Amino acid sequence: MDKLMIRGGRPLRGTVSISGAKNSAVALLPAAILAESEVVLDNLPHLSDVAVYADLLEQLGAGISWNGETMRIDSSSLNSIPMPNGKVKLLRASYYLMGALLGRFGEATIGLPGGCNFEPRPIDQHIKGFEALGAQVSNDQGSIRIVAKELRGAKIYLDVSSVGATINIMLAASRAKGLTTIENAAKEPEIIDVATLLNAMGAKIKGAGTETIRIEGVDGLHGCRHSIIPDRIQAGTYMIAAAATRGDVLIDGVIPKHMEAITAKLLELGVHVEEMDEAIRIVGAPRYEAVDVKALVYPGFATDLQSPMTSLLTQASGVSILTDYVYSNRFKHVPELVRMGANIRVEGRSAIIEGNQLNSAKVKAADLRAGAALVVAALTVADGITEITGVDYIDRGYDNLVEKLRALGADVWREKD
Ligand SMILES: CC(=O)N[C@H]1[C@@H](OP(=O)(O)OP(=O)(O)OC[C@H]2O[C@@H](n3ccc(=O)[nH]c3=O)[C@H](O)[C@@H]2O)O[C@H](CO)[C@@H](O)[C@@H]1O
Ligand SMILES: C=C(OP(=O)(O)O)C(=O)O
Repeated sequence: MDKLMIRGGRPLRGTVSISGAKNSAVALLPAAILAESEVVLDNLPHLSDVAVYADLLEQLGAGISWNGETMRIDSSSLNSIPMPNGKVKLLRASYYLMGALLGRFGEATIGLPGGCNFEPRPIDQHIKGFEALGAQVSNDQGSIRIVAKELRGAKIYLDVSSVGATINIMLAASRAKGLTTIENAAKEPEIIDVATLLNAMGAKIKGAGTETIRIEGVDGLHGCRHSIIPDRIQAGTYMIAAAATRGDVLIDGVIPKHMEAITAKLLELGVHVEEMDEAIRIVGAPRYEAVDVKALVYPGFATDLQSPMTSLLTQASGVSILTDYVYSNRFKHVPELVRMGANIRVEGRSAIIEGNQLNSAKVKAADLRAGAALVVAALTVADGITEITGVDYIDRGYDNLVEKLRALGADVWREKD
């Protein structure tokens, strides 16, 4: 397994191109199997999660061809074979196979999902949605079996506005009889991306991106071509890294509207942020003032940027309080940052961060964004080399990380652990 070696202390400078969104890609791939003819996805990121998903679809009988950023998915000979174990355990988004296979075949058997394991991540709202649509759901030794004679539209109120549950219900309800309404739906841009693909496949979905989504079921779905939205979390991470190293970076190929919460926080810290049509320029400042951050559902500050933001806040003068209202205990990066000399303590669902200079250390990424936090922190440290293990987590969400950072002037490389 590789480790990441970083000799920091260099301001990042130049342009970085943002890839397609991981959290869209891993929902669009299963959405594509609802079509009985070929779906072409453009702007697909080269990530381990995407490769795993492509394997899962092949196991189900889909024809996959992946060329550059384009994948063609032919699901004309697909079967709903049970997938209790194996690669479904490698990623969180394998739960979308439940909604997609239920919509296409009226049945699915899928093992409980894997993914980043920062705390228990229940799927009760997904199951509530499937049951409301008329499915019977049982749990057999960690495998969820879902069967429906006929899916019927229903009114579903989500107790928490879950991204995964909203998308999973949209997938199944696209093939239900009649109208499904999701209330308290999640509003993340990835949900709009999935609805856009499904509508291009012939679905009738209205209201995606608002808290009420209406899905009029249709008898069949067909192929189409769709380009994936830019990854707002990858973009936000480079914005944070540029600010933390007091660099000057053009983050290219983004939707600035998706970046409003992080943009506002960086401005509050004292970072210079310039918005263009499809790019954002970040120019760091010599001194930042502590700020408080609340991670919330979209359009609030993204929980997925909470960990890298913690690293940036170590570079601000004074005490910052970062509270995660989405996940109560997503702080696996904190003990590792403390090993790098950070002055952080966790109280309840908040991290209290007192700014100071960090030092190099041997640290371990315990999940994807915890890894991103360590990369940002390491880039600020001029003395010595920071060694980061657990790089396979980071590879789930950041394509060509070493190449992209090197192009910005960072001294970073991979070594065999
Ligand atoms: C593949 C993917 O897109 N992953 C993202 C998705 O995860 P994911 O879709 O799993 O996250 P959710 O939006 O579902 O979770 C939000 C909150 O709701 C709770 N919850 C969720 C479902 C449920 O049935 N019951 C329940 O209690 C969760 O524990 C969490 O506290 O959104 C998260 C929140 O923006 C992001 O951190 C993840 O990067
Ligand atoms: C938590 C994340 O991913 P997943 O839900 O796939 O584990 C993430 O992208 O930060």
